[in-house]
Amino acid sequence: MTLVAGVDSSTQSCKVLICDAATGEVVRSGSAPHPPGTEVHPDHWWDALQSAVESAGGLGDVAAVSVAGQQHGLICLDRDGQVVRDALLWNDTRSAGSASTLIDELGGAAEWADRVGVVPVASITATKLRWLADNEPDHADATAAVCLPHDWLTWRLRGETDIHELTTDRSDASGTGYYSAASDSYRDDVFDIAFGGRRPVLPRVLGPADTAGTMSGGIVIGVGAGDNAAAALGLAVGPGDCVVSLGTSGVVSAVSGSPPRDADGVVAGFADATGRHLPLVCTLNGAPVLAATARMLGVDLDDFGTLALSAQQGAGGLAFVPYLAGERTPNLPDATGSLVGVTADNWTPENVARAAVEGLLCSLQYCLDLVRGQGVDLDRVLMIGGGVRSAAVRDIAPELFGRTVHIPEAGEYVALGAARQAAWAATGELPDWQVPAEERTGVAAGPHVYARYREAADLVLRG
Ligand SMILES: Nc1ncnc2c1ncn2[C@@H]1O[C@H](COP(=O)(O)OP(=O)(O)O)[C@@H](O)[C@H]1O
Ligand SMILES: O=C(CO)[C@@H](O)[C@H](O)COP(=O)(O)O
Repeated sequence: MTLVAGVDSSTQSCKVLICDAATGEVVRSGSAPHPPGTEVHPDHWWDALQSAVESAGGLGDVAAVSVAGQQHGLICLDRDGQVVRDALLWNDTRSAGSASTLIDELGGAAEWADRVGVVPVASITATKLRWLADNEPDHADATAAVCLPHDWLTWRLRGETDIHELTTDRSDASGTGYYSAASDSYRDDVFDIAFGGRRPVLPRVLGPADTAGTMSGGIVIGVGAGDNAAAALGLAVGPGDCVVSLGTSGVVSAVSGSPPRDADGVVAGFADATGRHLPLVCTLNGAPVLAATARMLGVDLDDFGTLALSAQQGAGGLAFVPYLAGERTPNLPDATGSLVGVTADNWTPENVARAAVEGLLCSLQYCLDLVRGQGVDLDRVLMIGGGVRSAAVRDIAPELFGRTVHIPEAGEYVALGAARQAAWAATGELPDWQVPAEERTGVAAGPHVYARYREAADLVLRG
């Protein structure tokens, strides 16, 4: 049996799957936590990768490995390949003002959407570069190369120290804000605005089936991918499929043959990991909303799910707007959460738990509508990510979305996608791996539940 490994270096942890290259069957797995926070030294990711690999039984018997990672995180390296400062993650909102500056300087959101398919918000790498240039010019001047989490981990696995040897793939490059997935090229004009004319080394963009090199023992290293593109690869999504991921973020994405054309840039024109496009909408508030509400109610996640499911649909009239970490969709980096409609009768732990689940799912419904607005067919909605471990999410999602929801059996689909890519790099053929999914249905919630949520969200929007 030929074995391949897939890595997901995600926001909260590093996960490793060792799979049979022919079938995708998971033979061994391991994981290790990442430190909390939105600013992290990349060495922590390297250490977690080592621990996760060790807990998965090592890579000694694998033919190939690929690394997928959280998108957008800014890693700056000096000319010796040393990290200049802690990486700024996708969920760090300090650069929100820089995003507005960049939009103005290029002539508006539509101009960004046209040139790179992405309009700056605090999450995007270009915005973080601008923040660095304006706020830490010494660090900006010391930056000789800029890369992303998966690029850096791949480079380290190869044992490289030369910044000219950095590589990336189209999916992660397309999340930087200075790479166009439509033209498959870096945009120097945009990069110059973002980084004040500085021109550090950018990773070479490799093709989906390329190898990035080898590591000790001759193990082939695949090109890697952004986490959402890797999830799409792991799920083998095709036309009509839409993936809802409930990790630290909430993400709705689909694979498409052509880039989206959203002049507002809310639906980002990212690339997938096969040479196609990945129209995507992302929120800052995913599964941690459930954990925060459970903590406030003084229960663990299982009891939280039980509480939510013991309340009636509609949470007795409560509407919960889950912008606990600010928000990206809609773009409200300084927003806070909001609970609307409280009365003496509905103010129960059960209703509050249910309102948190419904609010989170309504926020994802909003994203589903945005993706559908780009002409994406939603024939099959698949849900993945840590949040789907919640029984309440699995039960309430079909009710709130008003449709059947396909829930692949519990698994790490980003890491699985990376493993599938590794098999592609090792054999030259993309293997056909089956992913069984459970179909969940439910009694559709009345339109008033979503309408009430939208009214509450509009209150936050209007300030
Ligand atoms: N049973 C559960 N109920 C609710 N949330 C859960 C449950 N199990 C895990 N989670 C949440 O899933 C999240 C981790 O999911 P994951 O997809 O691994 O995130 P990421 O990829 O962003 O690191 C955590 O916020 C955790 O609280
Ligand atoms: O910013 C985005 C996508 O644009 C996020 O999807 C990050 O890639 C982090 O994902 P998770 O850790 O929530 O999976």
